Amino acid sequence: MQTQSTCPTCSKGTLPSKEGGELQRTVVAAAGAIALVKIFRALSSRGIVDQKLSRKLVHILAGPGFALCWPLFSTEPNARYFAAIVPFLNLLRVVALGTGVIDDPKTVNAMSREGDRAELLRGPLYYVLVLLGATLVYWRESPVGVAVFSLMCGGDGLADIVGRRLGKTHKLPWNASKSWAGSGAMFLGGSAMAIAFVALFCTLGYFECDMAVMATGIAAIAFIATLIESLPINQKLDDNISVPGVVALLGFLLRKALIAA
Ligand SMILES: Nc1ccn([C@@H]2O[C@H](COP(=O)(O)OP(=O)(O)OP(=O)(O)O)[C@@H](O)[C@H]2O)c(=O)n1
Ligand SMILES: C/C(=C\CO)CCC[C@H](C)CCC[C@H](C)CCCC(C)C
Repeated sequence: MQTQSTCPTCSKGTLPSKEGGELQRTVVAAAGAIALVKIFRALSSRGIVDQKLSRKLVHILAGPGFALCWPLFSTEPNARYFAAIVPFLNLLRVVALGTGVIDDPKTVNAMSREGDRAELLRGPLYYVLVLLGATLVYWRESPVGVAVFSLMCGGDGLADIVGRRLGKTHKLPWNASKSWAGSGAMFLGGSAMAIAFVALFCTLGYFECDMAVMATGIAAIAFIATLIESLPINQKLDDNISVPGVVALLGFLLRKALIAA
């Protein structure tokens, strides 16, 4: 897996940069974030979507939705910083909502298990910090960043939705609160999202990819991340920290082993 940019074609797949164009992309992505949360605020407040499901759907969709905006930004070296404004603004929003500076119970409900605003200062806060870090550290230059948000969003998010519905019987021997179904969904969902984004970014020329090598590396990382997520530790260490953290560590340790042949 080509984990560092020798990216001669990073110019492919991005809109030509023009004066002020970068900030316009930031506004588009920020507007998307506002729209996503507003949609689930409306659905959960009307009882159309269960609150726990609403939270998880926002969790699953926000990260990949943001990453799909990355090709909008130019090849300018500072493009990632304009993109990073979006998770940073959402960091401020989450803190304002979680501390009560902004009093908006319906939005809190859309992003929390039980409607407790203090909850936003844990999972959601860590979530936007991970997206901020992935944008600044990895950007479009390393598939490790793709794996980081994919396992957090597509993996951990799906584990909850599938596990709550299909994991009522066959629980994990080492963690009775989690199930084979949930962990299987985490592995498959996280791997699929990561491989899809890596294939997209390869097509756009961000990575030089041997997809067989890339897919093998992603599957190995997803398997270990799934094991970590299955451990009974999320009362002490939030999954939004442990999953992205182990993926980033594995991506760093495996960077040489996974460089495409
Ligand atoms: N590998 C997994 C993960 C989750 N679940 C199901 O999903 C529920 C919520 O999972 P958990 O990760 O504990 O969710 P939260 O901590 O609420 O969510 P988050 O990770 O966003 O903090 C669990 O009780 C379980 O029913 C599962 O069956 N198997
Ligand atoms: C409830 C959540 C996590 C708990 O595990 C997710 C919180 C989501 C954030 C509040 C909103 C994040 C928005 C993204 C940074 C940008 C999304 C833009 C895109 C166009 C949808």
